[in-house]
Amino acid sequence: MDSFTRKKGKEKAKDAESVENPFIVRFKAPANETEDERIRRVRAFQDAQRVSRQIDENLADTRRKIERRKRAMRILLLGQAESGKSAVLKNFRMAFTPSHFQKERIVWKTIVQLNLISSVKTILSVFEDSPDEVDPTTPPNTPPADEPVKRCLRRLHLRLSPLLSVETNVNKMLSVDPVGSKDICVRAGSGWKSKLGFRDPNRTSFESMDLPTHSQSTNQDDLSRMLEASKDDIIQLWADPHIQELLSNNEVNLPDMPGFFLDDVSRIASPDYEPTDYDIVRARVRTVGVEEHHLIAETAANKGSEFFIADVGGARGSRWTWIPYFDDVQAILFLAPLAFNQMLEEDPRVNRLEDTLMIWREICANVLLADCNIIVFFNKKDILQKTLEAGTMVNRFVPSYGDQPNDVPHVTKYFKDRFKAYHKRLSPKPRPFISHETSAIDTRSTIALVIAVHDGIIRNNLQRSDMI
Ligand SMILES: Nc1nc2c(ncn2[C@@H]2O[C@H](COP(=O)(O)OP(=O)(O)OP(=O)(O)O)[C@@H](O)[C@H]2O)c(=O)[nH]1
Ligand SMILES: [Mg+2]
Repeated sequence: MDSFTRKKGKEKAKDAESVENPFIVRFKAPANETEDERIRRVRAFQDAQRVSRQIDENLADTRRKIERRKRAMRILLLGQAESGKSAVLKNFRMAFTPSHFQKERIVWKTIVQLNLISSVKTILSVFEDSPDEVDPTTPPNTPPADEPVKRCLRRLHLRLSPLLSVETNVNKMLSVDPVGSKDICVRAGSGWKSKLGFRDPNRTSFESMDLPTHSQSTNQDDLSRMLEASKDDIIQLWADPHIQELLSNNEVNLPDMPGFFLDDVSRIASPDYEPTDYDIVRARVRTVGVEEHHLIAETAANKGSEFFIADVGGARGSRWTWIPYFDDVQAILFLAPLAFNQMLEEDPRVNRLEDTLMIWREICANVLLADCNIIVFFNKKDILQKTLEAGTMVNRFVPSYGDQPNDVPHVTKYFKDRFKAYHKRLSPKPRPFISHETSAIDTRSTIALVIAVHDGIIRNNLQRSDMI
């Protein structure tokens, strides 16, 4: 082809482009255009170009993010409420992004304080609900024998009321359900951490609208001051034998409940209190919706490697929010608490083990997850140990357990066998059953485990890509 023909061809293509491009057509100069009209047209053209460039940049940014996400490891934490998903996430963050985790310590101070006051409220409500014991042999109008104790506890209750009202204010500021649940409930992405004074360096300017207001900061200061002033009363309340007996009669076992800090009152109520890692991992905040965390490893062994971890709310009403995350997940960490004698908070007729098994069956059978690594964490092993040591019989709650020995190895094996059987029967394709026994509040062993699990997922994915 000679250069003339080539040139003609190029011009034709250019002409065709300008004829078909609606952008060019729209801003083409009309015949007899006045100077004013020309200025307006050129200005409109420049504006339209700016918008178009912005759209292109946004698209490129989205494409980059999608690529980045594809390269990163994508993990989903699943399990019923209180199974320990958020606690495992904290261990991941301690393991891979320790300095970022460190910056959040300020947030957990208020959460631990609120958890502590929540236990005080539980005690007071059990006390309020307890009927006066009347001995039928005593003459009428004789005060009950325990009246002085009760009077003393009532006085204590009164003295604690300013603390309780500050707690209500702070809880209202954070919680999406400040009265309906015993826990602090936060909605994913609601900026609750920034309301507690955490400034996330990765935040967008839009999100930074959630910085604590003056009254929010005052509430937090009030909480710390009130707690310090109420320290001795709380210690006295928790140590009171009458209260201990009352709790035991009502089968309220506070030390095994989430967010238990009553044994640490003097430390937590002191003015210079700063939460330890152990406090943070034991702190209870209920997740509502799905919180996705983007981690870029800071530690030498994995520096720069990225992963997205989605931490979901496990309560029954939240489970529908999990499904969109099934699409592109590489590994599921399934949290199964080793609890056989507890009921769901949202439905006290349903045993936790039965509920966990129901979720497990659905996850195993889900075709969207057929190629996904699933790793089970049989969690809360420490609580299982304490429950069995206290003499609670498994077969009282789980008849199929039969007369097997009532000890940790046999109970964990029973759990494992049931999970394994469903996994084998329901998985759409054969896949290995991988499980670990954990206590997510034991940060040393859990950090080591999550690092090993992370490495295992990478190895598994590499092997798979080799096979393809
Ligand atoms: N003793 C003990 N407590 C644990 C263990 N794992 C988690 N916890 C505590 O149990 C409570 C609930 O744990 P979370 O991690 O908040 O539970 P979750 O699965 O995220 O619950 P939702 O957000 O409601 O779905 C917290 O106070 C944890 O500190 C464990 O292995 N042993
Ligand atoms: Mg959670």
